[in-house]
Amino acid sequence: MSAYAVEAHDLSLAYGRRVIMPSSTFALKTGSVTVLLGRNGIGKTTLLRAIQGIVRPSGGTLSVLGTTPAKARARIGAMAQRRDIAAPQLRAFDVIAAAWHGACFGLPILSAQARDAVDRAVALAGAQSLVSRPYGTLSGGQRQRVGLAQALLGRPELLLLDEPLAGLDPAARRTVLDAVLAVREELGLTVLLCAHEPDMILPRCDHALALSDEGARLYDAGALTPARRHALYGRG
Ligand SMILES: Nc1ncnc2c1ncn2[C@@H]1O[C@H](COP(=O)(O)OP(=O)(O)OP(=O)(O)O)[C@@H](O)[C@H]1O
Repeated sequence: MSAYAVEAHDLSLAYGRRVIMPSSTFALKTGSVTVLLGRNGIGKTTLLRAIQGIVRPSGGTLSVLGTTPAKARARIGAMAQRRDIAAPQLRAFDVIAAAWHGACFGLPILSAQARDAVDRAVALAGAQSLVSRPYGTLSGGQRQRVGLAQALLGRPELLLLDEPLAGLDPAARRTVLDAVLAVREELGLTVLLCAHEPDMILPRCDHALALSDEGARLYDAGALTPARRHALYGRG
């Protein structure tokens, strides 16, 4: 196993000619939890997409789980920012299970092996009490748990969570964060999650990867004081 789950050397990201992230070098240790910070539109989601091999680097190199992002993809669990779905009448179990085949709403008849995998992911995410409910009736925090279960299908080695705490009240944020950290503990996986309100997360994670106009820079979580955060992206 590589010592680093993600290694970026002089990595730059762009959409066409528009530079999103200028040349940046950083590495995320295997098994660490890192919060990805930066103002709206700075490129957090773009970086998460690059790590999944969806956006190709415009320069430099990006190694994920010791290989290329595209080859690592099956070993990555990702939770996207939006949690609305086209068929809210589906049971939460079916929403999770649909991801097993990578199909959105194909609703395959599950093999025993797939059913076991879904049950394991649901237990890891602490979503057992939610699975028989229609997805559309779940609260924001409950949807995040379903999303987490979906991201945990197939036992990923790297978990990428885009704004998992957005729109949740403090109690729900704590519950979702507790679930993520419990999973990290149990599976020993590496976690990168982005957040706009890092106060609750920073004390509980190892590093902060701060994106600014100068690029990405990794800090020890404790070193990213409110004053430094303010200087970086205008937030305490
Ligand atoms: N497919 C795309 N093509 C062109 N530009 C894009 C594309 N996706 C995003 N962008 C632009 O790239 C920039 C970075 O977007 P990104 O979604 O990565 O930012 P973010 O930091 O995740 O933002 P937020 O905090 O608002 O979620 C934005 O200016 C956005 O408009």
